Amino acid sequence: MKFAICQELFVDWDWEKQCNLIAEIGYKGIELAPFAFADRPSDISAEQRAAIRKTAEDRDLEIIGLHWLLAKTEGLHLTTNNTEIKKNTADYLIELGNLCADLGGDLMVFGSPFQRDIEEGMSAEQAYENAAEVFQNSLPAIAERGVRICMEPLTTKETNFINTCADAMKLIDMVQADNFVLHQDVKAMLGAETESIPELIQKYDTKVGHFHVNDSNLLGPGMGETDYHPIFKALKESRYRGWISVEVFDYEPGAELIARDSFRYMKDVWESV
Ligand SMILES: O=C(O)C(=O)CO
Repeated sequence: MKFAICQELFVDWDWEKQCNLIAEIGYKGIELAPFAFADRPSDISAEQRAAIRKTAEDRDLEIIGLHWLLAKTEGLHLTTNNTEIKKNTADYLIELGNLCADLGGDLMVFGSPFQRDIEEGMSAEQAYENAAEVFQNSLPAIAERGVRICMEPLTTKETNFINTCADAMKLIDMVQADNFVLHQDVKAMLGAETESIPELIQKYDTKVGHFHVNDSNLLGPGMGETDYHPIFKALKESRYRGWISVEVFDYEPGAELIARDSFRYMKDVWESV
């Protein structure tokens, strides 16, 4: 199995130092949060993109893609009725698709809870239609760069739009684009689903494009109460062939400890199931 890690927990480490440690631990992939590099993707020049990619590849690391796509942006929104904002959001996703491809990645996780919340008074149906429009206007250009968007269900604590895999599949079926697939995240599945995680892995195994591991305490796999044995067993038995990527939200124990402990736990569990 290919293990990756989302790099934003390394907050003020320079890129080379991040890549050195991540490679040394044994990860093969890195997932980037664009805000960790620049305010806007267009601020990252072609030379900078090539240098970021080379630093990773020189250490045998693949930049697998981007997440936190709209985090820390202003004036962008997925489910709004506002025509201009919808257009700007679609254009921004295309810019991110170009960044992702230039870095060698082929996936982008659409989580961005704040920028997808349904506005007061809007029906869920309208929100789905607005979101479908944004994706329909961005996914073809993103596909031309060989990148797909993975739609991430999130807990009701984080957002009121798309809380379950079934919700995400509803949008995916509306959009009808080959490069729009499901994302599964352990913390999110612990929060809003009625079925168990192994059941959800099995049920959606042909739809899933990417998989995040973490725990409801916001730390890495093995650092909370969740037993990953049934989760990894289900992934092993499923048709999932993508990355397993560590994504944490509490950086308190320190980036290095989180990265090391998560990797060690994942490797042990993966080998034992
Ligand atoms: O990508 C996002 O926006 C998240 O929620 C973290 O995956």
